[in-house]
Amino acid sequence: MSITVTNVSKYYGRQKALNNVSFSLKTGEVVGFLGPNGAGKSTMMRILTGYFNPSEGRVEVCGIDPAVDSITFRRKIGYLPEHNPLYDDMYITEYLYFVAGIYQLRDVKKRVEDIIELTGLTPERDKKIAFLSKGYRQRVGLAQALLPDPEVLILDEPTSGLDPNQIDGIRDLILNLGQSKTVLLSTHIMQEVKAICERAIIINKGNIVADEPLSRLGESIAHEIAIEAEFDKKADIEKLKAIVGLNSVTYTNNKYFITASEDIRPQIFRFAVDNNLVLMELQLKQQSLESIFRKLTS
Ligand SMILES: Nc1ncnc2c1ncn2[C@@H]1O[C@H](COP(=O)(O)OP(=O)(O)OP(=O)(O)O)[C@@H](O)[C@H]1O
Repeated sequence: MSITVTNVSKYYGRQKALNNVSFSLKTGEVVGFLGPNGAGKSTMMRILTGYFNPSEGRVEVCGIDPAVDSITFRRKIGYLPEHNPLYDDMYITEYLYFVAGIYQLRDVKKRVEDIIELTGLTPERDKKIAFLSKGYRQRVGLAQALLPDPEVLILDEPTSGLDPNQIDGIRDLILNLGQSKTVLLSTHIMQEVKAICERAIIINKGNIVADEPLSRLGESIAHEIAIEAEFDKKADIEKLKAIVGLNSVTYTNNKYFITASEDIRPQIFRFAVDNNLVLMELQLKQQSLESIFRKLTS
């Protein structure tokens, strides 16, 4: 496992920001960490980067406990914090050399050049950080996170406040990085999760409320299956309603929108045959990530 979080709780004074949180990420996974404002995402990420200690429980990154070997632990992790603090008065290369010095990297010149190219900073490389667009500032933040070649990347809202073109650029970069690194990424943007992640962990008020591959997310909360059917001509809706397991059916624009307690597509197929109807379309409808998120966190 690249990341293991076991029964972590975190208190700020009397406020409990995380409540007995457990999850793990396998090597190479790209996982979205979702939750409404104040849910505890940044707190969890700060614990995972060694910035905070948990009040209870423990974390490990690549098998290393920060309480035992904090330096090795930190070398395993690249962290892009939510507000991406940078030194505005430094030039990009100057800043990256500075960060490389902190990590005591060898062959610094080559490493900095490689990272500038990897993060797409080449066109702006000679500028002062203060004069960069937000998109390029995020690239500098990613570059500093990547310098020590960490195994795990923790990215806190990496595309927040960017314009659509810059968002695409940063997403492409993360997709590319996800091929060789384990990535935990927090975001409020559902599109982003769909575009980048294989799995989503949803947190609400300090509690994990879902942790599933995107393809299965929502199964645990969906007590109904939605099916869309279209026949070549109008069907007898009362006969359709008689199918065992069917809960409701509405008819709009020549299509039947059906909810059922189980997958009744075979019965609908049989219904079409028995009633001399040609089935033009029959498909399971997935709940949108947005509606799952709302149901779990409202
Ligand atoms: N240093 C702190 N001291 C006191 N309370 C804090 C501190 N940091 C966070 N909190 C509180 O802990 C709770 C969780 O905050 P956190 O920043 O982890 O949530 P979040 O999910 O990252 O929110 P957002 O999406 O708005 O960034 C909030 O109620 C917040 O006010």
